[in-house]
Amino acid sequence: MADHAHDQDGLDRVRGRIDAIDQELLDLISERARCAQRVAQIKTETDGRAVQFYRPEREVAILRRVKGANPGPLDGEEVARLFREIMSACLALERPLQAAFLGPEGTFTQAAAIKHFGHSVVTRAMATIDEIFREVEAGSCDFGVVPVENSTEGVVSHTLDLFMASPLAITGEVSLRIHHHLMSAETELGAIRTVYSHQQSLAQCREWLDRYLPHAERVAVGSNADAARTAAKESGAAAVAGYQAAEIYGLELLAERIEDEPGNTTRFLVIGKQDAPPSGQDKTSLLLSCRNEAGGLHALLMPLAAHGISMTRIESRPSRRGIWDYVFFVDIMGHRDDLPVAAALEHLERQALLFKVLGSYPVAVL
Ligand SMILES: O=C(O)C(=O)C[C@]1(C(=O)O)C=C[C@@H](O)C=C1
Repeated sequence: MADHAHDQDGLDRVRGRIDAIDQELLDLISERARCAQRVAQIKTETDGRAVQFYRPEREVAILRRVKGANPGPLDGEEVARLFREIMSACLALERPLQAAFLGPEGTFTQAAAIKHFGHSVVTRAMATIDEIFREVEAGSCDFGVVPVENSTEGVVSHTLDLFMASPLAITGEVSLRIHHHLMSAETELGAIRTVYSHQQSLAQCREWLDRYLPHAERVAVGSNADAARTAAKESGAAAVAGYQAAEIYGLELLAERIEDEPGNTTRFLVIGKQDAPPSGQDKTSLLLSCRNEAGGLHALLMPLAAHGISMTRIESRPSRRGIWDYVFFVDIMGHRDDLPVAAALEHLERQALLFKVLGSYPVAVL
């Protein structure tokens, strides 16, 4: 009894300390928010109508600094996530950002948008990737988020094709760990007769489905969120989708993390009217094409090697325009304004049949 009272004393003291710290945090966060309001005022006075409230290079600088200065015990990623949300709220006070994503509500693309901009961003669901491009081009949304690699929702190649014709630039990248869950309005695995999901997600969970639901029919639909929406209305149905979809459509998680490969990641790009200023740690995406002859690609990429630029990705797409046989979607390290990159790009431009800089943007912090 005496021991218990002693513990209670200790607990009350620590909780008292936590309350005092929370008050200090609240005061500091409020002061920070007032600073953001002053920043907005200064920007409006100096830039007038061309004012850019969102500054990606500044945001990554802040996130990199707090991660570097983090004394622990919280993990660097956790600390960066907290600051991501504080900045998101501060920016919304200057002006709320609107980001178009591949809908419906609850897709991984929406989760990517929120991971990149924080929860204060206003996300707007679009039915197709084309619509995302159009909405941003028209200025109805500030940014768009589109899947590009190992996608579970969008057709990656379609995103690349749209870049060929679009004046939009890449202003950021987002990597998202993809976890698939089995969700349903049913409460028992035994009641499941149909499993809906995007075809890629079904493929990514094949071993699990073979083992635990060998007799359920698998039906491929347009997106994982569509699958969840359908499963919510149909008895005996389940969906394979992300956590957000279960929340939005009010489904029960019957099994979590059912993907065969743990560590499954999808990469998304943020598109806008202009790319980002240098942040010190950037990537640049290019569209290139060369003559379809022996050694053509080797010659095309020579300028990168010659200027010591490292390439992080190359993807080839058959050109549908008939002018080029193949186009290459290439990512390199560095910003187009960095001297060695600028020199390599000048060289590349002379060499390539098609040469388009899709944008330079900060390497993702989160
Ligand atoms: O520094 C700025 O330009 C701000 O607007 C402030 C702030 C922040 O909260 O730190 C908010 C939004 C910008 O995207 C970058 C940073």
